[in-house]
Amino acid sequence: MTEYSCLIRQVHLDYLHAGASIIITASYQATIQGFVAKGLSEEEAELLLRRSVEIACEAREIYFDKCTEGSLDYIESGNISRRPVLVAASIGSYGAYLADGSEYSGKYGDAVTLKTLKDFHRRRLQILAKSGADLIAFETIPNKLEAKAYAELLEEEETNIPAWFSFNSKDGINVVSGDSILECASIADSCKRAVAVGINCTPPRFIHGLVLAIQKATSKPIVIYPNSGETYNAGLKQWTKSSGVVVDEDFVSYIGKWREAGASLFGGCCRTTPNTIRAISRVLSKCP
Ligand code: MET
Ligand SMILES: [Zn+2]
Repeated sequence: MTEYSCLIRQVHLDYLHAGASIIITASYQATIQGFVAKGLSEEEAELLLRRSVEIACEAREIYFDKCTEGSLDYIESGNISRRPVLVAASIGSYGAYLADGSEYSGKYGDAVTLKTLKDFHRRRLQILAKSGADLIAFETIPNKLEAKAYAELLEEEETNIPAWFSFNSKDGINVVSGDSILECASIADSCKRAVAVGINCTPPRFIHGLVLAIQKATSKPIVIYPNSGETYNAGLKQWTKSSGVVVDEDFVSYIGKWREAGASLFGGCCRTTPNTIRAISRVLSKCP
């Protein structure tokens, strides 16, 4: 366990050194139901969720300490200006727990209702909201029903930290289930605890149109963190190359366009690396 903590902390640190201002905890696919199915007790499962946030906070501390030591400002003046770093606690969709790739189809079947989704997500949200994280990242939301479940839970639980709602799409028009991005973004827009709305784990070529659509539904900040453009094969449990794959440099050429379209928070999802973030932060540091 300790060994894994070290590895995860190092990954967070790599992203911080690359210029990240928000780090997302390794809890996307970590669920109480999943851990219990593996033989852990509920207490152990809850501890692991809290630990995912602790690890990210530790990385932030280490990073700040290092910056302080090495900073010329600090040596000269004794105080330092450093960029703020936020820890976002990740909540993956019900499909991520099923681990059958259904976060990329959004088809949960008729048996899965609003109540099923709220019951499924409630306890993890309660724990992560009180874990010391700065915000909740609802990621890879594949359909309207799950967005509604999150919005209702945030209200019912009076969640004390804000959240972002991030959807995914495979056609640049709708979210993956076929639900309208406008309707999905409107759900997040009417949720007073939502501080940003956007898209993640979606090929870069689809992002521009989606940002324009989201803007019609909300004036909240738009968050964008696409994947590399590869496709996830749920049967093989592997990412496979497809025609739309982009390298870090291409990725970066998109940033200006997405920014012009109205997005203000940028990052990378599956199959991107700290190098992607390094390239993005270089572009952004040159922007007025
Ligand atoms: N933050 C999550 C992760 O990096 C998002 C996954 S999208 C399938 O695992
Ligand atoms: Zn992803």
